[in-house]
Amino acid sequence: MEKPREWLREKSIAKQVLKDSNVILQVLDARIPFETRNKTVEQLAKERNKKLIFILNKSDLVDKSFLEKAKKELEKEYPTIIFSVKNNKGLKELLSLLRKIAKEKGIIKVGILGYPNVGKSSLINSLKRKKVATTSPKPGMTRGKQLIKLDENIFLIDTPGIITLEYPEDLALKGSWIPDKLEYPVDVAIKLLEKILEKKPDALEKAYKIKVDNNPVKTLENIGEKLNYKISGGDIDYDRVAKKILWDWLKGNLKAYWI
Ligand SMILES: Nc1nc2c(ncn2[C@@H]2O[C@H](COP(=O)(O)OP(=O)(O)OP(=O)(O)O)[C@@H](O)[C@H]2O)c(=O)[nH]1
Repeated sequence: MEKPREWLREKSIAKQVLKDSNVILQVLDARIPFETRNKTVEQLAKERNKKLIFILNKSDLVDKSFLEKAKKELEKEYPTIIFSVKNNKGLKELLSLLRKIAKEKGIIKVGILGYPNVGKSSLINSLKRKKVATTSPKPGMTRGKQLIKLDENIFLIDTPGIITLEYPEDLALKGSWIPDKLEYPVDVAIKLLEKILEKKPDALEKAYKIKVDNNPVKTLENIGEKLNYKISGGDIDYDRVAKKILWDWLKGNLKAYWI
């Protein structure tokens, strides 16, 4: 399968953000924190001596006990902040951590990286709303880049770095690829259902008011029946059901999560 040209562009933006920042906020989807980590980013940050912080965003979609467990695991490696742009959670904690780092490091430039749809732009916007200083950056710091001054010593790179160098099928499982653009949405939906059936089947019961079946294909059919997604002749419209499930995953309507 050929990788779209836009991926290469995104890759270069992510690289640029990585290069320009000395503090990196890696935004993770709190539902699947370990699957939305990117080891390459972490490796590069380490090699270049950059501070990395995990932002466990969309925490409103998961249980508190799960969040604590995930945070504990993640913090073995990097500082982790439980965040929700939607519920306005974590911002104060993040700003105070950034101030602490700035105290040690002097001026810091904060870059935001993460898979598509994890909430990078939303995070940038909420940081911008909190900014305590004017937008004009210090001379010599801009060089044409968009930097937002958040505090005396804290600058935010206004463009997020998007991690896309994976196949659409894998990205869709992370809620990071438009389901309508998948070649075989049914295969991907079945894979996702397999995972949810293993980890948190009641999320399917809640979202679709169905009885779950251990068999993912049967579960997909049950969802199709419930939604009445049929083709002429009365058969299940597998493609349509698969896309609906993947959209619900992407939008956070399916509240399954796992480590
Ligand atoms: N439930 C929930 N949804 C959120 C949260 N933060 C962002 N979202 C939603 O997630 C979707 C993606 O948010 P964006 O900020 O556009 O994500 P992004 O990472 O910049 O996405 P790309 O531009 O595709 O790379 C939007 O529908 C947001 O409303 C959150 O804390 N909780």
